[in-house]
Amino acid sequence: MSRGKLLVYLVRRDLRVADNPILHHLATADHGFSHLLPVFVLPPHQIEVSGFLAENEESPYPPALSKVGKFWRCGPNRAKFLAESIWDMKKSLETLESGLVVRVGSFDDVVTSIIDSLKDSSRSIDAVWMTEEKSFEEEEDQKAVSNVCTLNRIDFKLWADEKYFIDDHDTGLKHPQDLPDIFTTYRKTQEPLLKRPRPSLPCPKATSLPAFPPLTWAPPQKSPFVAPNTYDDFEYRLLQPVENMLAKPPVYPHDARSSHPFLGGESNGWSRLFHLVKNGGMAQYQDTRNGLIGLDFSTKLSGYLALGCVTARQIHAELVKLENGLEPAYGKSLGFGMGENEGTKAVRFELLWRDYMRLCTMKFGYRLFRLSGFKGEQKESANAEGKYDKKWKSADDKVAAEGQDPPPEQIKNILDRFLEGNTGMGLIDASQRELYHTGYTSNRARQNVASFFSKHLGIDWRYGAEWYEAMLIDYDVSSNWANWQYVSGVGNDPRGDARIFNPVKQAFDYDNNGEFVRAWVPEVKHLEKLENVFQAWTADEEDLVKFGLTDDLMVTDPVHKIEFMVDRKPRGPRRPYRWKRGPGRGSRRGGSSAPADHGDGAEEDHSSPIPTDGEGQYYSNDSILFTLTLNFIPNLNLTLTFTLTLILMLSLIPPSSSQDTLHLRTPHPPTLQLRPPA
Ligand SMILES: Cc1cc2nc3c(=O)[nH]c(=O)nc-3n(C[C@H](O)[C@H](O)[C@H](O)COP(=O)(O)OP(=O)(O)OC[C@H]3O[C@@H](n4cnc5c(N)ncnc54)[C@H](O)[C@@H]3O)c2cc1C
Repeated sequence: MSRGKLLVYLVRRDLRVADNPILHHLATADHGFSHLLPVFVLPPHQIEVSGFLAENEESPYPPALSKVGKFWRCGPNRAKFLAESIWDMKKSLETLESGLVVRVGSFDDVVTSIIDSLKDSSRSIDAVWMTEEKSFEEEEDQKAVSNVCTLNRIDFKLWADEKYFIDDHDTGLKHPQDLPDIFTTYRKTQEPLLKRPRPSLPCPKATSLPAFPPLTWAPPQKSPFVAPNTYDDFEYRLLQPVENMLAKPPVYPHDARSSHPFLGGESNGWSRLFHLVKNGGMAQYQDTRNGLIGLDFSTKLSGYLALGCVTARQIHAELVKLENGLEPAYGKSLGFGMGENEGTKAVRFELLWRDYMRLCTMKFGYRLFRLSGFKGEQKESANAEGKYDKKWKSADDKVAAEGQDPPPEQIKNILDRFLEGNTGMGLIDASQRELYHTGYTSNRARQNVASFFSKHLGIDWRYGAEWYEAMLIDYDVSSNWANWQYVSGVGNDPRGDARIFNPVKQAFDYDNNGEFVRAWVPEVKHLEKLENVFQAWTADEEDLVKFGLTDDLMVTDPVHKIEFMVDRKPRGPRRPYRWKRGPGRGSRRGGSSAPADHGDGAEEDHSSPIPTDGEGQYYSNDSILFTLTLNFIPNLNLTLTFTLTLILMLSLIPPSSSQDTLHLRTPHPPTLQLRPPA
């Protein structure tokens, strides 16, 4: 083989061939490389790699456990989605007559081993390229590769990350520090969003990439690890060490259905995107986005975005094709040729939230992971905590404050029950079990879980963020940690500690027939009253006996109780609970046309999280009964009760906004054979 020029492309969260700046450049520009070796590195600090050890070997790397909770950092759901995405890119590259190898080890170890393996045959690497990622660990990885390259006199190039909706070079921010601390302020500087994204790049044509090195060049996997040969082997080795995330995992309820049954990879990401545009999911998004159950209430594109299987600007480009009537395949779709609509606008708004979280990471660096969050003062060292007066409870007696109440061992018990989805708070438990089994839970549920954990339980929010890192298919360092900070009151929510979600009220609002909680917490399935489904301890003795719940921990020892009156006389003199119906953002039956501040649909909840008294209320599928109770002659203890019954027929509600209707219409996404734009 003649001495060609070899480029090693370290593929990171860029698991796609279309709109890939590196591949596009290699396919179209005069670069001088004769050979291209794409390598996906499984970094042992983020992904547990002991499954790849040869027999009787020991790993040179510590286990990939999280810092605070000691959870596996990449749990089985994401590991699987990742494996599928890697394999999908491998197949796409093979179609382009290239390929992809997977190697286990730290980035610098992998590059060193490739250099060493080539030395013997007087070949060498001429350049190493990778896409820049601006988060703390990823920057460390970049530095490590850069150092190895400098030592070996190899060109090293970091490519700009182009996975933003609005490219970070186009935002007008001169410096990351100029990013406003309030999202709305930033959003206003970027509107109208429709015009801002850059065009996406086409997929390279077959044979346009530099040749894949012949097998004889392929650098072997460095011992003590072995490289996977087949997909099944790969998936098995990746998942096997992390299969047991919990000592007492929740049982899978046999009739619960995943809201995220989608496989990873660029081609599946595109199937999903085409489906959403074709079937009206994008056009209806604003009305359905706060759903909890079903396939299409939200886009479920987050996993593909997180691994770079699909980019935000590609999504934008498909929306433009719908809005401007440019793609005949969308000819019969809702919103075709009618310009930007409330749904497509709201999707862009969320994609800007994603950008904003990424820009926050750039601005705040390691403060993303600190207990004191963005709000805590800046310190020189990554490990030093910023001053912040909030006291968090810890399960670790080495870090818990002296005299912590409850003590660390009790917090450990509460934490376990939170992870298992056994707190007794229906909405939280359903979401946690759904997350455990499927790797996904809706944005509405995530907000409630994070708020419950950090604000009702007051436990160090990083346990929650780490658990999400482990369990979410769509884990993204910026979106996860910045959202946890936001909801926990240490991040960029201007309302901070004052915004508390009441998970019982939220369940009444968003799970208004109890379908979600009943599906994932089958123990409470047969309880009739919704308030009992949402908090089993409120059920009557008779029901508890009837449904075998008398000894259930959710009843005997719920980790937190919220006294939420339903259709009963208020108990105390506190502010009455008021049902705010109408155009508030996040209303399941409509919502305002202009999205509010937080892209998570953070409808303003009660500043008082625990309405121990107030109006009773009763909901059913097609009617809402308001009962107003007024105590206005207290000394005579005379209560005058007005009962106003308002029947809202479902026929008055647009069918498009009913999750059930949507669910019935599209039980499964069709497998479209469309490919990314060529
Ligand atoms: C505590 C907490 C943790 C979260 N962790 C993650 C995470 O690790 N990865 C992740 O992608 N999202 C995270 N989110 C944001 C949001 O919940 C998910 O993006 C969304 O639920 C994914 O489902 P979807 O693709 O159907 O979203 P859609 O509602 O269809 O939204 C479209 C896209 O917009 C982006 N988006 C929407 N909401 C947000 C948001 N609040 N912040 C940033 N981007 C957003 C996502 O890329 C999403 O795919 C988190 C939110 C909370 C409250």
